[in-house]
Amino acid sequence: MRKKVIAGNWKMNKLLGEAVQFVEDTKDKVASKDKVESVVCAPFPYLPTLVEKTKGTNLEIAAQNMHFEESGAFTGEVSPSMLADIGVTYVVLGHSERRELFAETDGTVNKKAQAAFAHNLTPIICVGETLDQREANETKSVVEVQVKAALEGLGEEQVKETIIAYEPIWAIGTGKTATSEQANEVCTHIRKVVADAVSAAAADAVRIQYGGSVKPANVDELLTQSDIDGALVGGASLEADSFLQLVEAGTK
Ligand SMILES: O=C(CO)COP(=O)(O)O
Repeated sequence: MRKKVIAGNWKMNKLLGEAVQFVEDTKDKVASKDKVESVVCAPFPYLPTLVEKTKGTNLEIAAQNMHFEESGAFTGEVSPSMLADIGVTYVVLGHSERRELFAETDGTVNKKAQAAFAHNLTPIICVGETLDQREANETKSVVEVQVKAALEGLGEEQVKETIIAYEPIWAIGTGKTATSEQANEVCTHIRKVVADAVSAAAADAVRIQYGGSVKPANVDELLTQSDIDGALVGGASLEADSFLQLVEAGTK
């Protein structure tokens, strides 16, 4: 059975004191790593402090983005080696907000995925369709293109370690969750895409999260679906209690 991954994506929220308070309130309460992976995706300035505070605990700290280059004239960017150097273990790549607002493309997501593995960072690669694309019945073809492009050139073992987050854009921050059947249907399709593009073994191992208005009230139903292996959660991950409930759901 695939171990569930519950990741809270704080996006551009919290000040340092609030971020520290959150990890103090959760780090000793999240279930053990052999039951569920618990991840907090925090803004860059807080990463060193949060990594330090969570050392030896079951709470992992992720970045929300990175550049694919090692170093150089890229003002304002953060490199994979910088993240690895301070002890970050996961990185979110290709979130729809980065694709929409910051010109992230399938090509840059792929370069970043390769760079993540070169630095032992586990990528959480986001894919998902817009409302227009869903209404035009293009959901499966859109995510198929995104998934294939993101994984291109990765080895089978790397794909097995990858986390894919299916986040329908129309369900992000809107309170509109995809029904668990709708979410699972796309996650099943993603697994088939991985099987065809890489191997059956890779498809069996890759973890696929759902994201988009996940909260304690709907997480159980989503996580019982056959192809949903976790959740990438925005709003409902900002409060410690709510995050802990989501993590708990991941242990079942
Ligand atoms: O974008 C998301 C997580 O990356 C989802 O955000 P919400 O849970 O706030 O809808």
